[in-house]
Amino acid sequence: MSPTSSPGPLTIAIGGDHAGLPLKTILQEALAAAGYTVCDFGTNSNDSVDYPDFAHQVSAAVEQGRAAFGVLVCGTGIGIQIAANRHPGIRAAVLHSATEARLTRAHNDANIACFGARTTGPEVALDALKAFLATEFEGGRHARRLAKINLPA
Ligand SMILES: O=C(CO)[C@H](O)[C@H](O)COP(=O)(O)O
Repeated sequence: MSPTSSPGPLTIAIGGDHAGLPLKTILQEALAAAGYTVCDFGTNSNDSVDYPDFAHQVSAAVEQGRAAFGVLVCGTGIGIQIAANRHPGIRAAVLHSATEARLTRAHNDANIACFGARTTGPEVALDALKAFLATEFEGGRHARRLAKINLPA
């Protein structure tokens, strides 16, 4: 996991609920150790909280360009992905493998990686996040398809 392809350290926004906290902590520490600037939106306690609150904060940071990418973690990764994808500028994907991570960057230009702390182990999640951050969007036919995703206002 390395930010070396960018001109400066990339900022990654991270957040999640109480269920996601153990995995969020692992991912956050790995990102910081790899040289990324990590902007943590919490939660950082085991008290029960609501995952949309964190999805919206991280999504806003990515949409507004305050972070290059986002990482969201809840129990399954699914609820927090659904909430993030309500933002027009967000393409959030739940990841269970490095292959999914690579393809969702290359084909979908995903800008938020979601994980389920109750469904995905730390090693798989770390591998997937590394692949996600190392892969560029391919553009071309995939850009045409992305342009058809958002419905007219
Ligand atoms: O995975 C999730 C959403 O998709 C949440 O983390 C999960 O629903 C939280 O459950 P609980 O309040 O029972 O800990």
